[in-house]
Formats: sequence, structure tokens, C-alpha cells
Amino acid sequence: GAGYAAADTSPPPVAADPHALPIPFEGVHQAGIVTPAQDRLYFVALDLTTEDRDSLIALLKQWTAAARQMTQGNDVGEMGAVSGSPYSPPEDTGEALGLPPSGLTITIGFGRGMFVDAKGRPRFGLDGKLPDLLADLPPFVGDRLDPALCGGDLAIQACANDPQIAVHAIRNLVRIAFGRATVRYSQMGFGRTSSTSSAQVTARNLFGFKDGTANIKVEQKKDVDDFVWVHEQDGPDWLVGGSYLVTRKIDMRIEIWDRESLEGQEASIGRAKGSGGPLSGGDEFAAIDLAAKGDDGEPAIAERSHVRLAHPDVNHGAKLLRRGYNFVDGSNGLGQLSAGLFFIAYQRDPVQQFVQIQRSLAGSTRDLLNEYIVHVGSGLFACPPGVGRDGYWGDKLFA
Ligand SMILES: C=CC1=C(C)c2cc3[nH]c(cc4nc(cc5[nH]c(cc1n2)c(C)c5CCC(=O)O)C(CCC(=O)O)=C4C)c(C)c3C=C
Ligand SMILES: [Fe+2]
Repeated sequence: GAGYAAADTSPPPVAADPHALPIPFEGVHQAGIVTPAQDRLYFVALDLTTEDRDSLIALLKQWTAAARQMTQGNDVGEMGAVSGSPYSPPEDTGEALGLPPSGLTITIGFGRGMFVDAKGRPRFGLDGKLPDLLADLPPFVGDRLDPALCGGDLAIQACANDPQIAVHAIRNLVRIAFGRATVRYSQMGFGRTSSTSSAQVTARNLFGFKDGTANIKVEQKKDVDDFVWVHEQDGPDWLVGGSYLVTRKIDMRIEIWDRESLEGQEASIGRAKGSGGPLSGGDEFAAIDLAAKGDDGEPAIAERSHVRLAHPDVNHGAKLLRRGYNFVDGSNGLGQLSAGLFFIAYQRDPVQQFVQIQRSLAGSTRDLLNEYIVHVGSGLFACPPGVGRDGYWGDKLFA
């Protein structure tokens, strides 16, 4: 179709709403990494239930074909949602009929468990292709990880400006995987907490602060190249042009935070709540001056503030491309919101980047935010480079 679900009979929306448009699926890099962050996320981690190499390859090919179709606003399969045999289940589940592609991107990552099992035994003949950096993340002080919210042999990130579109994408991919992979955990997110383009307004996280101000932006070509993509000299070959994805499900103790004074909240972050400007002075995008002192002679940006401890100057220059989303999973039995940040970061080297920064932040004597947050889920995935015209996700891995 022309970017709209084929079987739809109603006219497409009148004006070209930029949020409704399709994003190209093919490219040197996967879409959904430096793509300006969409408003909604649906993320899923899966475990492979097959041990057969050919069936894994077939799955990746079918997933790629479906992702190609859905990202361009088309139904899955040859006959889609309503044009097939009335006696068979439709190829597409149908809830995206009549909706525009809404900036849908679908990004895949491979976990360590796809290459070796828990005992280090090879899977799918891929043990020789396991990147050294695809090791389990180390434990961090204060982690309270729930194993059911960690790991996964594969991960798929669907981002779109319409949650129905993101859910439709994941649902159809999970359905295609029947008998070969099962869902380990999934997460819905809203209100992107990181802008990844300087054309975007910085959104706010559930603590009410602008989040993503000092993020790597797609326009910063050198930073993107230095900090996001795996280079030839980094290896392995199949991952060149790809990126490592770190996910952390972080619960936020909203009720405790909401009893903190404005001054206390701002000191914890190191930025002003209204403007997002650093406490060392200036507007949102003013450079952070870690040496600046307040009238009281104390550092304007507190020693234990989040932005100081996450800053490249105290982390051997490390930067991340953050792409996280807020979540609210209802309320817990105590009447508190089960809310937080589904932290997503892309990087060239997880050890020198995420692990370095998180070590700087973690622990009750470090980042002041730790009084209000707790990491409950974790994942590390190697995202292959983009797909060419006739290619499929991970094709270089099986070549
Ligand atoms: C290990 C990496 C990081 C985790 C985990 C993390 C969690 C987290 N962050 C916020 C809120 C904000 N973070 C901000 C900046 C910021 N955060 C990280 C890294 C992690 N954050 C970095 C590298 C930076 C940039 C530091 C810099 O160079 O200045 C900000 C300020 C605005 C911005 O620049 O984005 C906020 C606000 C929360 C609430 C949170 C966990 C729930
Ligand atoms: Fe942060």
C-alpha cells in the first residue's frame, strides 16, 4: 500500500502528520537507535525454545519480512488481516487496520543466551561468534534485580507514536515465533524520557525533570560515531555498524520523591526543575560547570548529584545514547504507583560506557537519586547492523 494498511477502506488521514509517517526499515544501521525517539515503547525479551539453527534462521527471516511490512504501514503476510481464507486464522492480527505507521521502528538485539547456554555450551553453532563484550553485566551496589525481569536470548524494541501500533508490532512478532521462542518479559513505555534529536523538545520523566538534555543527539555526528556504533577494529565482523543495548527497569518511589522539597529535588539531579538548566547557571543547554561554587562556597552542582556522577568528566569521557521511557504498571497493593523509568541506552562498548557510569552512580553513598530509585530489571543485547534490500536481521552472523 501507500504506507497505510492495505485492507483499509476508509481514506487515510488528511494532512501528512509527521508523527504518522513511515520510517525506512532498511539501512546501514537499524532504525530505532538514532531515530528521533517516538512517544511510545513496547519492548519484549524472548527465550528461544528451539535448538535448531535452521529454524532460528527461518524465524529471523520471517521476523524481518514482517517488520519490513509493519514499519511501512502494511499488514503482515501475503493476505494480511482480512483478505485471506475465511477458514484460516488471519496472517495479521488486525488491530492496526486503518492506522498510519506512526513512525514505527522495530529494533532487534541478541542476548548472550543465543550464543551459549547458561553452562557456556554452544547454541546454534554460534559460540565462535559471541562478542567478548556480550558478557553478563556485573552486579551493582543496591541492585534488586528480579530474575524474571532480566536477560533474554533476544530482545525486540518497538517504538511508535501510537501505542496501538507498537503493541501490534510486538504481538505479531511474538505470534510468528510460536513454537520457537516465548516471551520472557515485556514492558510498555510512554513519554520518551530522552530526546535523541536537537529538533525535539526535551520530555520530562516522572520526577518532573527534563530528561535527555545532555544526551547524544543524532545531529552530533562525531559523538554518534565515537559512542554508538561498533567499529571494524572493535569486532566481531558481524556486529560492525551495530550497537550494544542496555536496558534497566528502574522503579521510582514516586510518593517519597513527592514529599521532597523543590530545592532537595533539584540538588539531587543537579539541574533546575523548571528550565532544566544546570545549577551552575544558564539555560537548559548551557554547559555544566562542575567547578562552580554557590554563595555558601559549596559546589553549585552537589558532589553526589546525578548529573555530576553521570558526567563524562568523571567517567573517562564516557557518553551514552539514552532512549528510555516512563512506565506506570498500575499500583501496588500498598496504594503506591508501580512506576518508573525503563532505561534504554545504546553504546559502542557496554563496559567502558554503561558499566563505567553505573558504577559511578550506584550505592547509597553515591547518587542522591538512589534514595528514590531501585533497579529491578536488566538486559544486555548486541544489536546487529541494519538490513539491506534482500537481507534479514543477523544475516552476517549466519553467513
Ligand atoms: C548508568 C546510566 C544512567 C542511569 C541508570 C540513569 C538513571 C536515571 N536518570 C534520571 C534522570 C536524569 N538523568 C540525567 C542525566 C544523565 N543521566 C545519565 C545516565 C544515567 N541515568 C547521563 C549519562 C546523564 C547526562 C549527564 C551529563 O553529561 O550531563 C538528567 C539531566 C538531564 C539530561 O541531561 O538528560 C536527569 C533528569 C532518572 C530519573 C533515572 C532513573 C530512574
Ligand atoms: Fe540519568
